[in-house]
Amino acid sequence: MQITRRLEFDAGHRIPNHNSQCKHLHGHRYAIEITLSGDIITTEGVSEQGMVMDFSDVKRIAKEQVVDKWDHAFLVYRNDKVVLDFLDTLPEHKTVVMDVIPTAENLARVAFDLLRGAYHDTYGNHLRLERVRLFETPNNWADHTR
Ligand SMILES: Nc1nc2c(c(=O)[nH]1)N=C([C@H](O)[C@H](O)COP(=O)(O)OP(=O)(O)OP(=O)(O)O)CN2
Ligand SMILES: [Zn+2]
Repeated sequence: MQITRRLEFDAGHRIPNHNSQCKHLHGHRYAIEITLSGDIITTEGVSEQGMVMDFSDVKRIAKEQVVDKWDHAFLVYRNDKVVLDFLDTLPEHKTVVMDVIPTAENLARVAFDLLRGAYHDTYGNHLRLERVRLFETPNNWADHTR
C-alpha cells in the first residue's frame, strides 16, 4: 500500500548558469509530495489501525526535516558567490546554502535524503519512503524515487 502527503512552501532561488530567465532572483510556491509504502497496520486498538502511517505524522516529520527549513528561505548554491555575499549582508536573512544548484531535480533529491531516515517503522509494517515529488510550478516537477 502507498500513501502520499502533499505540503506547500514558498522559497526563492535562481539557477546561476541558466541561459534564460531562471538566472534572475525569483521565487516559487513549491509543493512537495511524500510517498510512503508499507502494510496497513492491523494492531487492534491503536490510533493508526487501518493506516500505513497517520497523515498528520507524515506532515509533522516533513515539516521538521524539510518544509520549515525551506519555507520563506532563499535557496542558494554554495558556489553562487555573488548572491551568497549579497544575502550575507541582510541581517538575519533566512538563507539555505546548498551543495547543489537548487533545481527541482536537486531539491527532490536533497529532500529525499533528508527524509529517508526520518520515517520509522514503529509497527513493523515495512514502512519506507518511496518517492519525493517536488513541484517547482504546477506544471514542472521532479521525482526522486528509492
Ligand atoms: N529541468 C529543469 N528545468 C528548469 C528548472 C528546473 O528546476 N529543472 N527550473 C527552471 C526555473 O527555475 C524556472 O523558474 C522555471 O521556469 P519555466 O520553465 O519558465 O516555468 P514557468 O514559469 O513557465 O512555469 P509555468 O508553470 O508554465 O508558469 C527552468 N527550467
Ligand atoms: Zn525557478
